[in-house]
Amino acid sequence: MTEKPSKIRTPIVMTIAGSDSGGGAGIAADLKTFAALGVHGTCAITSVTAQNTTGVLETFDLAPETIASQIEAVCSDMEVKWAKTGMLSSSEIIREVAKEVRKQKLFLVLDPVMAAEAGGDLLRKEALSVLIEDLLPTCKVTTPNASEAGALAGMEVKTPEDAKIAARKIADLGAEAVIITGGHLDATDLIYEAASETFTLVPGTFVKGGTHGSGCTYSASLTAFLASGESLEGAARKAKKFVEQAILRSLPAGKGVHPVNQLGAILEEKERYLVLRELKEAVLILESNPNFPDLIPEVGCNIGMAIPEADSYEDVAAVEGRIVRCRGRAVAVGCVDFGASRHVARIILASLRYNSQIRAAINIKYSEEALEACREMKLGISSFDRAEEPKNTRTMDWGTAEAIKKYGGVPKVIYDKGGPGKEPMIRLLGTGATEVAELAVKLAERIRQKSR
Ligand SMILES: Cc1ncc(COP(=O)(O)OP(=O)(O)O)c(N)n1
Ligand SMILES: Cc1nc(C(=O)O)sc1CCOP(=O)(O)O
Repeated sequence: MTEKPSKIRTPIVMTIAGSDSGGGAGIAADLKTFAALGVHGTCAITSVTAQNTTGVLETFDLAPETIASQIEAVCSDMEVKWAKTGMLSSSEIIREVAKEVRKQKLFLVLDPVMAAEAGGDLLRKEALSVLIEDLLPTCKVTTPNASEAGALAGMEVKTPEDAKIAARKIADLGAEAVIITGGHLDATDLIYEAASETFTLVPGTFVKGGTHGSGCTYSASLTAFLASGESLEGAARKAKKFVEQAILRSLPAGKGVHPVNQLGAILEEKERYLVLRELKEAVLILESNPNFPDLIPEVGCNIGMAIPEADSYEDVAAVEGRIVRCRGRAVAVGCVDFGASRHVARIILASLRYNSQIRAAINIKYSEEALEACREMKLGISSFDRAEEPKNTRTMDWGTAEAIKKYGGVPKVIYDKGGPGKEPMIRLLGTGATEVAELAVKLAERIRQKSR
């Protein structure tokens, strides 16, 4: 029997919060966030809400002892350091949770949930003072939005200046740090750290999309990043980006405020990682081939690959400084990175408009022999003529589209015979960077063989 390899310890975190039957906020949002960010999530349910995207219909609180029992069951078995709270609807629940936080010595992120965005109170009016007196002093950081900050600080928070005053007041009530999230102000989050009396701004952008569960997702992701060893500022920056992505990819579920999409938020990062990994492999294929240097044009060669649904240079990775010929070898001048190409990136972006599967391209030196080899290999070929290019267009956008239209689809090969001051060029297109690199290498070998 083979032994399971020992793994680096995955942080174990806990959410002490209510459930949302619509799956958008509360425990559901927290556990999805933990899973997306690679920490192990545990939970203690405080209340069950009958809720959907249009609001909270009913709430059923669990007995404080039942909540304590869940926390104790987890903490007696697993090493939980960081926890977060969400919906704690009554004074009794808050007191019990505060007792457990102290007993289990939890590092607490306190999300002072007061109401659902779509409608429905989640904190009884009389419980606010208990939250402030009993729980706030136990927390490492609290994450109110502007209106929650106003309620905690006993003032209106309408401007960034108000937010600064409120943050100090909340810290004076016992929180070690306060992050006032800016979703309701100017998209900038404000961090106040009591020990150093410092303010830090975390700018963001308003993104369009459903926001149901965004507050829970922010505090849960902050907890996950802190548990993974990030500093408060680092965790706050990452949590903000994560929530922006989750809103951007929110799901069209329900008739009200659509829920954020935590798994969608990490999808793009994963795609970017996969693209860089494949591109590095492709560059190695090119650099290690003895025949490929023959195909490097005067201007150098670049190979690019895009993430799915790419729509800008920043979505296409390529080689910084291109691949050049040096002492008879192909050498990548720099590393692979997003935004490193203009020409090859434009070829890919133009092709993507016609076929979303074609995400990679490479430019190689034009020669009659190379074109002949493409024909022999039965590759689909098309071309454009720079002399026909209309004014005020970009050659790569126009030329690629022109060749695709002429061919009736995206061909494997697009060439042009150059123009004044413009080197003729062949481009190979394909689904991935290794595919086009292997094709380039095969062509180079074939041309070399024929010239012998
Ligand atoms: C059970 C439960 N807990 C918390 C909330 C509030 O969630 P939040 O992330 O602030 O999102 P909105 O509800 O404001 O969209 C909730 N609704 N239900
Ligand atoms: C200069 C040039 N022209 C090309 C063409 O296909 O016409 S490819 C190329 C070199 C690659 O450029 P980049 O690093 O911007 O992708």
